[in-house]
Order: sequence, then C-alpha cells, then structure tokens
Amino acid sequence: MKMVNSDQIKQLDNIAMESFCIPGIVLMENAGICVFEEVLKYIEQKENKEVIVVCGLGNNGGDGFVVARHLFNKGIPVKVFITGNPSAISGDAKKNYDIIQKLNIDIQILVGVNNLKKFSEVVKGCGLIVDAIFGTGLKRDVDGFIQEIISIINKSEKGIISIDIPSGVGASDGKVYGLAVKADKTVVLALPKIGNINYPGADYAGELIIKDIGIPKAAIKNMDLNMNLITNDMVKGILPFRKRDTHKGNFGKAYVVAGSTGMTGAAILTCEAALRSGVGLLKIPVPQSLNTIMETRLTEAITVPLPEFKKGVVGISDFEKILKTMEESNVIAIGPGSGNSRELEELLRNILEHTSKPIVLDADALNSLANRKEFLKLIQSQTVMTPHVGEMSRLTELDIDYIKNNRIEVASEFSKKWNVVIVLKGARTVVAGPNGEIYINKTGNPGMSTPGSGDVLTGIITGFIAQGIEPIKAAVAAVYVHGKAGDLAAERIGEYGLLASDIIKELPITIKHIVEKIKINA
Ligand SMILES: NC(=O)C1=CN([C@@H]2O[C@H](COP(=O)(O)OP(=O)(O)OC[C@H]3O[C@@H](n4cnc5c(N)ncnc54)[C@H](OP(=O)(O)O)[C@@H]3O)[C@@H](O)[C@H]2O)[C@@H](O)CC1
Ligand SMILES: Nc1ncnc2c1ncn2[C@@H]1O[C@H](COP(=O)(O)OP(=O)(O)O)[C@@H](O)[C@H]1O
Ligand SMILES: [K+]
Repeated sequence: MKMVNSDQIKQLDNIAMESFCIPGIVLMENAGICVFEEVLKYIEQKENKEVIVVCGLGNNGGDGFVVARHLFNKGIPVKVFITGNPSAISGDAKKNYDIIQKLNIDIQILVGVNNLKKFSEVVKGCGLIVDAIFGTGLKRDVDGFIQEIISIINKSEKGIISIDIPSGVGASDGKVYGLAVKADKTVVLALPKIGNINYPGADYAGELIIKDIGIPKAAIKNMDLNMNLITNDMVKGILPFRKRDTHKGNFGKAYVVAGSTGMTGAAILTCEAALRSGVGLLKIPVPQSLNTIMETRLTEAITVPLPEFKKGVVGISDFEKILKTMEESNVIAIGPGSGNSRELEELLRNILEHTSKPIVLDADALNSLANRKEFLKLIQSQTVMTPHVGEMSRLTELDIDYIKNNRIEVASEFSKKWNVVIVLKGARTVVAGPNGEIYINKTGNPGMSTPGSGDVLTGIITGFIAQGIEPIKAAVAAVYVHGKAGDLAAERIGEYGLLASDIIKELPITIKHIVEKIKINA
C-alpha cells in the first residue's frame, strides 16, 4: 500500500479534483461519512451516545462538520466546538460549516479561558470526542491555547476518534508538534501518512482504520509514489509458489559465514531462520574447534570445517575454501557473531571483490565496513545491509539521534549512494532501495528487542534470496514475516521472556498464514 507525506496527499487531492473532476466537497463528504460510520460503531455499544466534534479552521475541521451533520440527521446528540474564529473558515469547510449552522446544530466557539472551562464541563458529560482540529495541514508547533484544548481532550478518559491523524502529529514525519491528541482510533483518509506509521506519532493513533474516500486508483498511479507500507498481500505476492512436483534443488543454496568462539549462537539462529524460511540447502563454514557445536545444533545444515589459522574465527586465511563453496551458492550471508577482527575485514574485502552473488551483510560485517569504509565501493548492487541505528551511525558517522529522527531519509540516501538495499532495523524498520523506493514495516513488537533477533532476520532474508526472490523484495518480505512471527510469539508467551529462538519457532506458521491469507490475531 502506498504511503504519503503532507505535500503528496495535497497533490493527490488536486489530481482527483482537477484531472478526474471530483469536486473537493465530494471527497470531504466521503471522508466525513467514513468517520461517521466509525463513530456509529463506537457509540452503538455505549450507553452515553453524546458526541463532541472538535473542529479546527481547515479541511480537517470541514470533515468534522460533515460528521456532525450525519450524527445530527440520525438523531444522535452532537455538539460542535470550533478552535478559533469561524470567519477564517473557507472553501469546502465553509460550505459544510454553513450547512450545520442552518441545521441549528449546537456550535460553540472556543476562545478565552472561560470558554475552556465550559468546554471542560461539556467534555465530562459526553460519550465520545471526535478530533478534527488538525490533519495534514499542521505546520508548526501547536499554540498554547489549542494545547490546552488537546490537554482537556486527553485527560477526559472518553473515547477519542481522530480524523486522518491525531491533531498535533506531523503527517510527514510522525513528530509531535508541542502536544498531540491521544486517540483510541484514527480514521485515515485515502492513504496512510508517514505520521500514522512512524514513531512517536504512531503511538498517538490507536487503532488505524484506513478508508477509501473515492480518490481514483489511476490518480494514485499517476503520482508515482515511492513510499510503501508493507502489507500481507504485498508479501504474499513476493513469496514463491511451491509447485507440487519439485525437489530441494529448486529452493536455493545459501552460505552463511557466521559465528566465532563465544558467538556460535548467532550463527545457529541465522541458519535455523534460513532453514525455517524454506531454503533448499544451507552450508556454514566453521572453525574446526566449533564444528561439533554446530553439527550438534544444526541438524539440517551442512558444516564446512576449516583449519584454524586464528582460533575460533573465520578469516582471510580461509578464503580459498570459502570461495569454492560460495561459487556453488545463490546467496551469502556474512557477519552474525563473526567477531571483530582484521581477518574478517580482509575476508570481507576478498568476498566483495570476487563475487557478484547476492550478499547479506549484518553485524560484524557491518562493523568491518565501518572500520574500513574504503570497502564500501566494492559493494555490488545485489547486496542487502541490515544495520540497526547504532551500526548505521558507525557506517555514516551520523549522530544516533539524527538517524532516529530521520530514519527514512538516512536509509534512502545511503542506499542510493552505495547502490545497496538498506534494512534500517528497529520499531518501523525501513527498507530502502537504490532507485529511491521505500518500504516501511508495521509488524513487530518490543519483545523483539532481544539478543539474536537481528540474526534471525538475516537468516530469513538469506533464505528468501536463496529461493530466487530479488534482494529488495526478499528484504521487504523478510522484515514483515520476522515481525509477524515476533507478534505471534508475543501473543503466545508475552513480550518479556520472548527469545530470538521463539521467533524462529513461529516462522513456519507465520509464512503459512501469509500465503493462505489467514488472519493472525497479533
Ligand atoms: N480535498 C481535500 O483537500 C481533502 C482534505 N481532507 C481533509 O483535509 C485535511 C487537510 O486539510 P488542510 O490542508 O486544510 O489542513 P488542516 O489539517 O485542516 O489544518 C490547516 C488549518 O490549521 C491551521 N494550523 C496549522 N498549524 C497550526 C498550528 N500549529 N496552530 C494553529 N493553527 C494551525 C492552519 O492555519 P494557517 O497555518 O493557515 O494559519 C489552517 O487553518 C486532511 O487531513 C483531511 O482531514 C478530506 O476532507 C478529503 C478531501
Ligand atoms: N520495538 C520493536 N518493534 C518492532 N521490531 C523490533 C522492536 N525492537 C526490535 N525489533 C526488531 O528486532 C530486531 C533486532 O535486531 P538487532 O538490533 O540486530 O538485534 P541483535 O543484534 O541482538 O540480533 C530487528 O529486526 C528489529 O527491527
Ligand atoms: K485530526
């Protein structure tokens, strides 16, 4: 599903109006009806059916007037509060304001302290508040007076439904501009905005309900939007169909260069995840002294024991042997638990120089690149890098806070600069491709902030690429599957004791559900 920022949704509205002759007031009517339907659903189950609609002076407020009209027509008690002087209301919003005035709907203008006291009293008596103060047109920090209104709404302990985006959250970045409404539900109009998905704004949205308001699909196509929200359907479309008449040779060969003394677990998690993602054959080079551990734990993988030039690590001295196996593989993963060493850096350089096979670079491979930035120019286009924010900071030398606040931009710029697929991990993982394409993942939960969780992701990406999926699509499918498996694990056992191996356990059923399109309650 496409995602938009504030300018893009404005442009899209204009295309719908100008190129497809859909009047703006029709879109506003559709938007208002979508919200009205959600309001009805909410109050149906409640005893107190009085609704307060708090409207700003722009089109978000206009949507609010439409909601109020439909509630009034249905005989539901409704009061409208306007957050400023209505003389500033214009265009379609003004037309809808005029209608509710003619209908004699109870409208009150919020200016001055006394009014706020009265507002506070009315709020106490209502059953539900509709937040139509600001939508995608929020431009600056919310001023003090409106912050007070938002504060009364947030403290009310009433149901809150926001129109399009909780007022106070920036549609283009998800930042909170001073103070924002904390909604139970947000009815998102047409397409999700970045601010509906990115944190911290996403925390204010409650349940997201995305509604079609009649913007033609052709208008969306015309826009050539580069930002996408990863959905079940998207991932189902990426995962390969498994023919009945087949054999393991059709599901690819993966080669995982991972693990060292003290960190065999990382290698095991990566390999198990790749196997549980459907790879046909998996080989792992291991220092001789670690071979027994790997063989004992990885029943289905093939280990390739290597002479130990440096005890317990795989390094440059093993390159010739590694190269031979690499040539037989469809994809190589490097880094989980490999340890930081000069040997690994040199091995990485040689691997990058000698293969055009897809490569997944994680953990210590990323640290090696951060130490030896001159190797970045050796990276070929089939490469996926999976940094978390700390690794991204080491790679780019950008401040961690800057990266956190600009996740999409940082991932995209790095991807374009080095012609590589970037998976910038964390809550709302960003996958960025060199052509400017961006995918944002909504699955996953804080229980996944646990050791080895990233190694599992590397295994899934590797397993998918081995099965013939193009690297960027493999990354997109993998982050979704990884998060969904984590959500399923959290549903079963909770977030606190969730381990990376629990994510792996849920991989087969998660993939089954995605492919068969069964709703997972997580
Ligand atoms: N055809 C369409 O376009 C459709 C649009 N739709 C709806 O329109 C919404 C977008 O509407 P929008 O562009 O009018 O902006 P909106 O969010 O109402 O806010 C603008 C107002 O807020 C004010 N303001 C801004 N920041 C402020 C601050 N910090 N503190 C105080 N004031 C501030 C700003 O004042 P100004 O900055 O101009 O002085 C202006 O008055 C969108 O989210 C969706 O709900 C749907 O109906 C479908 C059809
Ligand atoms: N709060 C969260 N919401 C969603 N996903 C999360 C959350 N916390 C962590 N994750 C996911 O878990 C993984 C953690 O990876 P990483 O930081 O590399 O851990 P490790 O190095 O221990 O393997 C990433 O894929 C990340 O996106
Ligand atoms: K709103």
